[in-house]
Amino acid sequence: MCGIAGILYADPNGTVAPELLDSLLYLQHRGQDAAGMVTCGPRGRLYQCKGSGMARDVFTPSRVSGLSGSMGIGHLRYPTAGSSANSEAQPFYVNSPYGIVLAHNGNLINSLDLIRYLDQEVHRHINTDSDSELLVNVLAAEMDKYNKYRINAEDVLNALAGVFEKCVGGYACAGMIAGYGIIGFRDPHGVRPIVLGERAYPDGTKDYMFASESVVLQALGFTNWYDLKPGEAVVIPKADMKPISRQVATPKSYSPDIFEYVYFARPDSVMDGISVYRSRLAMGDKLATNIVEKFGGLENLRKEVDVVIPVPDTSRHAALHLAVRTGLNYREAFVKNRYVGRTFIMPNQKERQSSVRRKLNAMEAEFRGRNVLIVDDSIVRGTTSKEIVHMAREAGAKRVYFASAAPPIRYNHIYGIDLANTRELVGYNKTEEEISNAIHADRVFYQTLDDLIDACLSSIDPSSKAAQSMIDSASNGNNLGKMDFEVGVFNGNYVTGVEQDYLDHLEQLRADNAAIKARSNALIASATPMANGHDRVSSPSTSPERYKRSSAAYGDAKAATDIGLYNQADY
Ligand SMILES: O=P(O)(O)OC[C@H]1O[C@H](OP(=O)(O)OP(=O)(O)O)[C@H](O)[C@@H]1O
Ligand SMILES: NC(=O)CC[C@H](N)C(=O)O
Ligand SMILES: [Mg+2]
Repeated sequence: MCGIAGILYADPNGTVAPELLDSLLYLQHRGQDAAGMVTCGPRGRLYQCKGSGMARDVFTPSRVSGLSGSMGIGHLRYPTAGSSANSEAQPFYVNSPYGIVLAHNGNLINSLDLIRYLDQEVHRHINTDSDSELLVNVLAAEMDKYNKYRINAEDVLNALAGVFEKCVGGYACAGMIAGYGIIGFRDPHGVRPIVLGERAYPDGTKDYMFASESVVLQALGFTNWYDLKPGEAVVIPKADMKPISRQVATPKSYSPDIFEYVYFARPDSVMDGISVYRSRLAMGDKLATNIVEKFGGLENLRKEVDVVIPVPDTSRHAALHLAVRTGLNYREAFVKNRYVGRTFIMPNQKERQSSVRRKLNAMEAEFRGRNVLIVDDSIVRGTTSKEIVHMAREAGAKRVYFASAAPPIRYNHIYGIDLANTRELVGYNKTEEEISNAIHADRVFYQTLDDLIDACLSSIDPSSKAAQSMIDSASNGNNLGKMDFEVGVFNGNYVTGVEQDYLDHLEQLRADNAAIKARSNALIASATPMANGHDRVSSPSTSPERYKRSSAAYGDAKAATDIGLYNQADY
């Protein structure tokens, strides 16, 4: 999962970088591995800063002050197809034709074909394993076809139609063409999210912004925002500031990724007309009904369970509603260290495991002698749940039940939420009882897929633009008339279908990356000096991971700033 943003100011003398940074801070939960921004200044000159780490580490004030220009795009990365190497931090830039920059959230599942096409047919050099580099090169190759000195909106939209024909998978992108303007587009199934909003001034001029989540637009004062439809592309030239929207591909379905509602998105975002917060409350409701049934009625449940405890952060809303519905006590008995990020999207297992303990601490008084029902939004590898169950028992819990607001995850995620290799999933090939044994719980309870879908559907705001366009589309009989959701992680049925070749390729890439990572960690550990009077592990400034991250962020970001070209066009 990644976060993307793109801003174009009405004022050509404005400086977009500080607000772009703000937008990335609002989206930080979508990717912690790398962050990047590219802005475009006078004469179409591009300025770039990107590197490994969180936005606040990569974008120091002095680096941001070097990013000139009134338009720009930004990205937060959580790697999927490639590795977490600095070279794969986004946005990606290609100088020919025109100077194109792209920030991509999602994953292309026909990357093997694209690599072949780019190499053999259009002779473009690909320098990383990132599918996003493929995407920007396909776009460049499509634009090249017009062989024009200067491009216009029509050409860009036609080129995007070509991209949609060639690229298969989930993608939501914000892009920029040097000196020309910004673009946004969304895959034909609408798997990945992207919204566009405007900010009007009294003189009638407007700023425009694309972002992964509505919370960014709302927080930064943009209004009239709407979710791009599946297959839609929007081009906003800076010369006339008039967005041109087109359905560049026939929508194939309306299938937002349901995992956005379960875990990824911020609760205060509204995606495709669905309030993420409301959907999580509804998940708690449905889960409550399901658990009451499994205990043979409310009375039995209340006799058997003393307290409902959420696993902070994401599950809190679902857990709270589950408690409200069942009348059970609700206790925030795990306290979260606010300085530790999301553990699931950390790049390696060792880091994830130690982070759970660092992040959550159990308050003994709330566990001792009690039967507890711990609620999480999802169980993926089982890293969190296993650790949490241990912690609950160490704190004196009698029985530990574990409930998940999502159904068992048994399949790969192939559209940009790199859950894990299938075999690493704790639910892979296991019954619920076996999963319960694997995480050492007394029993696990899972949401059903139908209930999860209902929870999301029942949270659609009928007055939202997404709901309105569904109503209009239903009467036209096209594919946007109803929402389906992408639910492949739960049942193995992916909206685009997927070739086994690609799944094998994905598993191989992950294995290679794990091996590279292990080797580089070993090298870094052996090269890290001991700090005076401090143990290496406990001293933050010399811990191997810290050393690697900070040096990588510094080196990459510093070297990369300012990729401008003097001969670039300014339209
Ligand atoms: O089974 P696992 O592989 O451990 O993954 C599942 C856990 O990971 C996520 O938490 P995370 O700490 O990433 O983020 P949060 O603070 O938003 O809950 C999710 O909310 C679950 O708690
Ligand atoms: N999580 C994402 O959306 C990642 C985007 C892209 N596939 C990458 O690996 O960089
Ligand atoms: Mg969690």
